[in-house]
Amino acid sequence: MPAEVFYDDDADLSLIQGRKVAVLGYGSQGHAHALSLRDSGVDVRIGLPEGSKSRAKAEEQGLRVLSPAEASAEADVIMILAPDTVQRSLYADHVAPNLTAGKALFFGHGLNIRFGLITPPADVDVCMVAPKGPGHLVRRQFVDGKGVPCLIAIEQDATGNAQALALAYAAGIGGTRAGVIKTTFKEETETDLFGEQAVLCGGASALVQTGFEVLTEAGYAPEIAYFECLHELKLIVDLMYEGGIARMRYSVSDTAEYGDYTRGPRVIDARVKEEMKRILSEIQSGEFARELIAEDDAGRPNFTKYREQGANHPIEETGKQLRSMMSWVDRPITETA
Ligand SMILES: NC(=O)C1=CN([C@@H]2O[C@H](COP(=O)(O)OP(=O)(O)OC[C@H]3O[C@@H](n4cnc5c(N)ncnc54)[C@H](OP(=O)(O)O)[C@@H]3O)[C@@H](O)[C@H]2O)C=CC1
Ligand SMILES: CC[C@](O)(C(C)=O)C(=O)O
Ligand SMILES: [Mg+2]
Ligand SMILES: [Mg+2]
Repeated sequence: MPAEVFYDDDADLSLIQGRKVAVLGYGSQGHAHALSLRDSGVDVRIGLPEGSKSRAKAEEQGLRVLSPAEASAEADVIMILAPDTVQRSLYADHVAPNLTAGKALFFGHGLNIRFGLITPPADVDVCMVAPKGPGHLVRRQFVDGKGVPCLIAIEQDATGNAQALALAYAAGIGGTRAGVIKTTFKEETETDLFGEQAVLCGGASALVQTGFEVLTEAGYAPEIAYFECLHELKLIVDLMYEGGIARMRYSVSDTAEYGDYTRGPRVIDARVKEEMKRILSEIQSGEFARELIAEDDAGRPNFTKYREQGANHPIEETGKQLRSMMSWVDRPITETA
């Protein structure tokens, strides 16, 4: 059954304009939501701990910054946009004591609700508004009068008004300009984790690094290997993004297209598909979430090691040198506010 999709005409912005919104966190998503809601006429305050690096940025951009507990007490819509691993303690220590009946608790990703790390009381609305793009793009599109498609989900509808409120929030960040798709916390969380682990982040990074290693270990120049396995990936993905895999295959040479059909399935073979299914099972059973939280509780010993190993992979040094020759590529993410 196709998903329900909502646009501007389905949303009543005044519902969120009439509420006090707290955005907890001011990173990639937090800054985009807060600034766009403010520009949509919503009464927004930011909740950040004392000593947070993000405090100065939010204040410079004209927003009122309070502690997470103060912001949660003032607001009747509380959007949690702190890192997923921080959310359960942020909720327990600062949000829960201020979450009175009739308020609404919002998320940008469903992990903490789906895996029972946060259990809100039954008398509050629990909603998700999750843009399908990084926060900086969400903000840039809003400023340009456009929007990034969003997902909405309702876990609890205590007031009978949760979906209308979530749609109003999505409208406030530009989502209904592009289209808002209805999902559930379960579907969003499980598919988001699977996508980032097996395909977008984990799968793609391992594919690129392994291709680079095969070429350099065979004696080819790292610069050439970098161009072939990483740099040109963007050009290929851009074609897929614009018109699907078919558009990409239409644009590349017949030689590349024939190699794609005959060699690709040898790389991503039945064994890889079985491994992807195991990864999905670990997500669905909660095994991945338990591992992530245990790793965080232990001070991230493995996470830190993996980060260092990734940063020291030879492809990074080669890339740094090559990108310095391409003035248009190596630029920092700029704030669009
Ligand atoms: N990044 C993305 O594009 C997407 C993210 N999401 C979801 O959005 C949520 C936020 O992710 P993202 O924007 O990437 O996060 P970031 O890591 O970019 O930003 C986190 C923000 O939370 C602040 N913070 C840290 N600890 C606390 C705390 N205890 N209380 C309040 N604020 C705190 C950080 O402040 P400081 O500067 O001090 O560290 C920072 O401002 C997550 O649930 C994520 O899954 C969903 C879709 C896409
Ligand atoms: C793909 C990574 C992501 O799921 C996202 C930007 O959508 C994330 O968790 O950052
Ligand atoms: Mg995602
Ligand atoms: Mg994600």
